[in-house]
Amino acid sequence: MLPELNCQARMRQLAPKERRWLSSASTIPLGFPASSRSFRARGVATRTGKLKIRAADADTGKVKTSDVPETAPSGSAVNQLLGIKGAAAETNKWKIRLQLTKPVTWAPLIWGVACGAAASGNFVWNVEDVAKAALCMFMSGPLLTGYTQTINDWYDREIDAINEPYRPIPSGAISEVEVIAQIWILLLGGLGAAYALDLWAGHDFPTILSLAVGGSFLSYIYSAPPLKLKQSGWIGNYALGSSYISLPWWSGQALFGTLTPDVIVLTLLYSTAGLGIAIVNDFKSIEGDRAMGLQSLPVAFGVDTAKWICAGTIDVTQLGVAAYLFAQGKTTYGLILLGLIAPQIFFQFQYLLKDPIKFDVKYQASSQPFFVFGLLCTALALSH
Ligand SMILES: C/C(=C\COP(=O)(O)OP(=O)(O)O)CCC[C@H](C)CCC[C@H](C)CCCC(C)C
Repeated sequence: MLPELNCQARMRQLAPKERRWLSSASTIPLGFPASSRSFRARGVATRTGKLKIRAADADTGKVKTSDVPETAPSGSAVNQLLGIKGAAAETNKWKIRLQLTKPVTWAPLIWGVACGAAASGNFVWNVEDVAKAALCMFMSGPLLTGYTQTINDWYDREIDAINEPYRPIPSGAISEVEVIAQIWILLLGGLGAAYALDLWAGHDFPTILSLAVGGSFLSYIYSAPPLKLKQSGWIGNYALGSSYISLPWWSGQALFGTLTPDVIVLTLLYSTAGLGIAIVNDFKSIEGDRAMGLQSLPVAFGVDTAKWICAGTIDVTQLGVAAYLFAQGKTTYGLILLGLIAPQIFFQFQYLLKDPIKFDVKYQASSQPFFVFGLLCTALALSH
């Protein structure tokens, strides 16, 4: 059923200019000669910025069942397990299930729980606290982020059949029933773990379960119609940034201490920086996003304005947090945070502001470590 996607209809929905772009995009080598296939793979990019491979017949706009490659032919086994592009062909169902959960995306959530635990000021390095933190990380990463990513792939399955036909769902490597079962198991597992954590922490009100329900709902409306928040640059990026920064932090903090209004406000503010980080991923995909009607910020404002919005949100947010720390008399932490912001600004001038399309990955790789340690620094400041 899935490969029978109506790509012609999709092509027709596009403006003539966009259709031309899709049809004239240069051929991208997939690690095997294009001539060995009955169609050519064309580069299309998505709102989240990754260049995707479009496998449609240029003349007919159709994806033929027989033409759809099942996997990226010369991919890597590590990429397969991490759930990133360039994954090797895999037939093991468990590995395919893992791929769907995109383990590479669990890290920020796991880090966020650590920040919340640190901010609570109550975490002790004993077996019980480590076990509690580990369960909270497992809930946030493999279970709920896994659910988020699987449901995202589920609702993107038609477009992925055009862009990345070798992904697990459009390639048919995993059946629809199995995917739906995975979504439910991860969701219910995540909610169950959240409730267990509430019981373990002795909460009168199930704070962590409430966060998990809220986060799961956000995940759903981010990916699923009719809201599909990911289609909007501001809302989609803020939803992504805030849920990756605030929700796990709140969970970790509620698990070991109390979630206070000032922490909520501060982390929501910090999430604005998360929005900026999410924009970085949009620069590579401007043409494709425009063609698909996705209003990413580079599409809406142009590259030059968007790159400044991106750097501005990241810097102003963190400088605001540093100012807050100074105002609270946490001078040392404020200074450390400033010390961590400085290299980020340096890398912005070095990469992001010079050429965000060319240097997006370099920028992320060089500046992100300073950003995440800034988060931890802020968390530790709040604990004292
Ligand atoms: C699915 C997400 C990003 C992928 O976006 P996109 O489809 O544009 O990119 P690809 O083309 O590469 O697929 C992330 C969405 C995040 C979501 C809004 C909310 C996440 C919620 C947390 C996982 C919930 C954690 C709760 C817990 C800590 C209590």
